[in-house]
Amino acid sequence: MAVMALKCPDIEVVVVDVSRPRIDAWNGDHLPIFEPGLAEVVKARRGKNLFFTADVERHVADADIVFVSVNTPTKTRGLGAGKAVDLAYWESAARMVADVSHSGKVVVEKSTVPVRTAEAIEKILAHNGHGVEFQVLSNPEFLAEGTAVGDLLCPDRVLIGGRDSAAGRNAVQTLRDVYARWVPVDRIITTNLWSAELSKLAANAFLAQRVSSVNAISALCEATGADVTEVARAVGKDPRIGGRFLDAGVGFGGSCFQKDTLSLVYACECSGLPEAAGYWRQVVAMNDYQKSRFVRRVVSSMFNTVAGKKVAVLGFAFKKGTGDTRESPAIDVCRGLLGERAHVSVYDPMVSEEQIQRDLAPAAAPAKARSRVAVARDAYEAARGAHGVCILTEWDEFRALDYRRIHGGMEKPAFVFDGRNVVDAGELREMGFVVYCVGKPLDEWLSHMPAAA
Ligand SMILES: NC(=O)c1ccc[n+]([C@@H]2O[C@H](COP(=O)([O-])OP(=O)(O)OC[C@H]3O[C@@H](n4cnc5c(N)ncnc54)[C@H](O)[C@@H]3O)[C@@H](O)[C@H]2O)c1
Ligand SMILES: O=c1ccn([C@@H]2O[C@H](COP(=O)(O)OP(=O)(O)O[C@H]3O[C@H](CO)[C@@H](O)[C@H](O)[C@H]3O)[C@@H](O)[C@H]2O)c(=O)[nH]1
Repeated sequence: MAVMALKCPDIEVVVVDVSRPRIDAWNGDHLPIFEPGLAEVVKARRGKNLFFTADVERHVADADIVFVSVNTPTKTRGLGAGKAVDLAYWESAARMVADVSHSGKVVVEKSTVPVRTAEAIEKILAHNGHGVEFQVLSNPEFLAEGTAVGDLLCPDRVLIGGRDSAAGRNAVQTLRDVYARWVPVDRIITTNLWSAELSKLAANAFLAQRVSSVNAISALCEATGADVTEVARAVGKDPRIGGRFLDAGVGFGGSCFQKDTLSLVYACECSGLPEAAGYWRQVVAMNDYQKSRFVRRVVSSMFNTVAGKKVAVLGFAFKKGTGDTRESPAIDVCRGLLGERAHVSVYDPMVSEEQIQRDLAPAAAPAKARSRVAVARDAYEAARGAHGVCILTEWDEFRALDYRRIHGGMEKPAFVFDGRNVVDAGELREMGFVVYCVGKPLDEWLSHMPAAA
């Protein structure tokens, strides 16, 4: 919305949220999320044509177009728990729009939703009792965190799905005209509603599948002496495959890939397509395997026990360029190590101590785990006195660390487990480290260690 305000100075954009602390932060000096370049865009338009307020109903009532971007998490209980999307926030937003509206509106699905959600939303809106006409559009968002501003300024495509009726086509045109102020029209794709909704889930499932595919190959590389970076490069040179999104690692994270792939699994199951559901389920299963395989590698390398040992964790965000830790593989890796009674010392340049402690505290015994989780101010402090270092986010600063200094302060033998392939393994081995890099030929030390089952 901030980018839209930047590109459309004649349009008034009002961001409303039921969370007052979030709105206060959007109006303050410290935005509630870290996203490169976003603060500049917000500051450029805030108070001019970009406003943030918790006065939800008033501004929804006044609007011509309402973008609904509420959270759509995976259900944790009830029917479809663990797969289906929880649409409670969406439904309550739709009911509120219906209740407060006295003028016709275009209601835009910006959240990622299951295919055919628009049909349910239309039904809720149609019963508003005020005789108001609504048009529902699907306009899924494809930005990635860490590069969001650039992705929005120059999107690969903008997708708009609407009804094939005069009013539907009119609504699509209205939204198309907004984007056409800065997006070349050949990148604005219009489809029917269900295609737009499903395309978003399919796009994320395809991307997640690429990561799981290269991670599956990484396991075979370690078993055979092949190097996953070389394999990915050779494979990606085929233009039918392409070289992007083939970085093997400790697994994908983030609030979207797992949620949206599981939502697709559930849609297949509900449509009586168990084979298609099983295919997509395996993308997530492979990701779980990659995370647990990493933990097993750490434990088996360090003489099959990390109990009482300090392990430094460099990087806690799910990718570089963000402070977001939702579904971060670092959480599962740390939990795995804590389960083996290790002491973990975490450093991430963008994640707060409070967030790390919250993510790692088991609901049952928060205080107990806390005593074995420390949060360091820098990588050197995290690694001091540690037996091993795990690199779990590809922050650039981890490429440029003084690893000789880190080695000097560690217990010996000193291990580096590079879950993002950021270090120069050869150099580190010369310094005396035992090094593991995902999908790379194994250090002699590691190849002689039986993998923990
Ligand atoms: N985060 C991303 O990079 C990204 C990218 C593409 C699509 N999406 C999709 O966008 C949606 C939102 O994702 P997010 O990461 O911003 O979630 P989020 O949880 O960070 O933000 C959702 C916000 O909606 C607010 N909210 C909930 N119910 C409300 C209501 N009835 N009225 C007003 N505000 C309400 C919450 O307070 C919260 O601030 C999801 O469907 C997600 O899949 C996210
Ligand atoms: O080659 C790769 C590429 C990514 N990842 C990991 O995959 C996860 C997701 O990365 P990315 O897709 O870059 O970030 P997101 O912000 O989750 O963006 C995805 O999810 C968004 C929310 O739906 C979509 O809008 C975006 O198009 C889609 O890329 C991260 O943990 C990455 O480390 C890899 O392990 N290897």
